[in-house]
Amino acid sequence: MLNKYARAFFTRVLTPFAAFLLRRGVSPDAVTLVGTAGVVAGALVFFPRGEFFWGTIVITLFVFSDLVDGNMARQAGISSRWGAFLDSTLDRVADGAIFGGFALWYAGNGDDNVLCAVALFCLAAGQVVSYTKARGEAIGLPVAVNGLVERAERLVISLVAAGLAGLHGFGVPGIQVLLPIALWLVAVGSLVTLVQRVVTVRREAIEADGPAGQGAAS
Ligand SMILES: CCCCCCCC/C=C\CCCCCCCC(=O)OC[C@H](COP(=O)(O)OP(=O)(O)OC[C@H]1O[C@@H](n2ccc(N)nc2=O)[C@H](O)[C@@H]1O)OC(=O)CCCCCCC/C=C\CCCCCCCC
Ligand SMILES: O=P([O-])([O-])O[C@@H]1[C@@H](O)[C@H](O)[C@@H](O)[C@H](O)[C@@H]1O
Ligand SMILES: [Mg+2]
Ligand SMILES: [Mg+2]
Repeated sequence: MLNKYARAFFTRVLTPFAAFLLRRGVSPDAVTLVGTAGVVAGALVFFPRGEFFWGTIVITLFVFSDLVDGNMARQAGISSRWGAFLDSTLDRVADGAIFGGFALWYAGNGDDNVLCAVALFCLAAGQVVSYTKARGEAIGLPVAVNGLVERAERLVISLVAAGLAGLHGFGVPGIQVLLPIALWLVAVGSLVTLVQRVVTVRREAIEADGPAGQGAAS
């Protein structure tokens, strides 16, 4: 949904900054790499210690690099298969660090086995959701449904909640409950999205293979 409705807005807002970086000789790949490093550092330095406010601030500063790198590549006319591969692969690394950071907190001082499991489920489900699309496209299918909760939704829901939950450390009472709510939402949403994509790929595969393919499969 965000990919569909918010991308145009962020493209407009970030285009001048992307152009500035290009003029300074910065490459899209460098933005992809530095952005990922910043997200990973923010997530793994702050989240396992329960410092959700500062962790979210650092991650937010770097996570928009994922919109800037592609914008730069398109402006410069140098979009490439390598760039697409690097971008998607490092997205998986960043997502692993964010949800891994939450899991480490709940496995440690956050002391909640259920929420640790939910965070791990978000991590694994997010990776599998992305894989369904990558694998479906790799076998030549359109995978025409993105589903309910794409990466942008997973990040916005969990990071807004983490940032607000972090305000508990500044004396705001009760607000830390937002993070567990967000993790449950992302977990359920990712599961729904996974089912949506699997059903879509199955339908598209059967249509593409025809009766012969169905026979071969059985
Ligand atoms: C009170 C608190 C209120 C807070 C409100 C906050 C509201 C939320 C704020 C922001 C929402 C942002 C949503 C943005 C969604 C945009 C949708 C979108 O586009 O998603 C996908 C993208 C990028 O995808 P991708 O990488 O595939 O696209 P690219 O454009 O990069 O193109 C890829 C192609 O480019 C080529 N290429 C790329 C790289 C390269 N090196 N070479 C290349 O050639 C190649 O062809 C590729 O194929 O974006 C994302 O997924 C990122 C989502 C960002 C999510 C932001 C989360 C921040 C959220 C909240 C922070 C709030 C902090 C609150 C703190 C509160 C404290 C009190
Ligand atoms: O598939 P998903 O994780 O919901 O969403 C994402 C896509 O929208 C994006 O275009 C791609 O660059 C990411 O790596 C990721 O795959
Ligand atoms: Mg990107
Ligand atoms: Mg990306």
